[in-house]
Amino acid sequence: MGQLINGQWVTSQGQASKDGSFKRKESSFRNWIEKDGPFPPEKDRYLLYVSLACPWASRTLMMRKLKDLEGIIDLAIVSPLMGEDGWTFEDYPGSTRDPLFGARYLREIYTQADPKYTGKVTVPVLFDKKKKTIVNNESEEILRILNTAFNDLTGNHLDFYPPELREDIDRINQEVYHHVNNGVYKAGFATKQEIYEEEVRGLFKTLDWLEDLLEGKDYLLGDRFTEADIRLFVSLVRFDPVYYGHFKCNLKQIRDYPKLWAYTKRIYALPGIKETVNMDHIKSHYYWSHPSINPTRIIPLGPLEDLD
Ligand SMILES: N[C@@H](CCC(=O)N[C@@H](CS)C(=O)NCC(=O)O)C(=O)O
Repeated sequence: MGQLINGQWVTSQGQASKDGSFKRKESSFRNWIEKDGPFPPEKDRYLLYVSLACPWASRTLMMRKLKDLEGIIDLAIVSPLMGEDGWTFEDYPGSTRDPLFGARYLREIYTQADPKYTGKVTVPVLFDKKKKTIVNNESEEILRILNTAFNDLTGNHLDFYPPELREDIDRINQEVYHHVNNGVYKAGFATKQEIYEEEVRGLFKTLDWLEDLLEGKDYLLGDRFTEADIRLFVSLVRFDPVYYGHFKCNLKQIRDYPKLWAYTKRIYALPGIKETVNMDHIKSHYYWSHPSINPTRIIPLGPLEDLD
């Protein structure tokens, strides 16, 4: 665990702040890809650095698939084993080397963009090969960029954040972000009993609400698959194998919720989605990379997942 301070790597222990709670930091690079802007949409110009373990990176991977961007935006995949040096490029099955600079550590991509960078070195990173800088490292925004910016190049005009549904999508995203996507981390990294309990209760209250919301619907907003589904799916698919055990979110599993479980499998079966889910990277990453909560780094065999 560590971060860059003025371009220098500094390691630290654990994830919680002094008060025992986990506080996610703001992302730093927040540019947009748009015609006539400094980062115009172009084929082979951008590269997406991801971890297949990371839910925030995985949502951008899903969007890249759904928007037919595989031939437009390259991919680099870090090793799932994140230790003292943060994310690295290693020979690990399903990972790649850094195709641009032959970097050993992801932090080199950040210092390439800003030699004096201060902050966390996170995935996903959307990188501009031409300007040799980071366009954006906030998955929420990368999702929106990929949803529209390359439409003219791909001819894919599917809109996962349609104007008429934005209000509803934003409302659901808010709940899902605070109590599910980030809620599991807040529970898992808590170092005070009462903080852990409050987060877990909030999480399961939200899962109960989502179970009800799916009554008579295929997706959160009805028949239409939207960004809200992408954002929920990445947490649901990691829930039983990781968050239930590793983050102690164990009042129930997703498979105990009939509608949420059917919904997870429905999305998993959509064309291309299965390829964005790598259970080995997911389990190895979490159980190996957080010695403050799993010091032995033993990766449990179960629970066995059958998403097909
Ligand atoms: N707000 C960021 C968060 C990304 C994030 O936290 N990624 C995690 C992996 S799941 C990471 O890279 N962590 C490295 C670290 O905290 O040092 C986003 O959504 O893009």
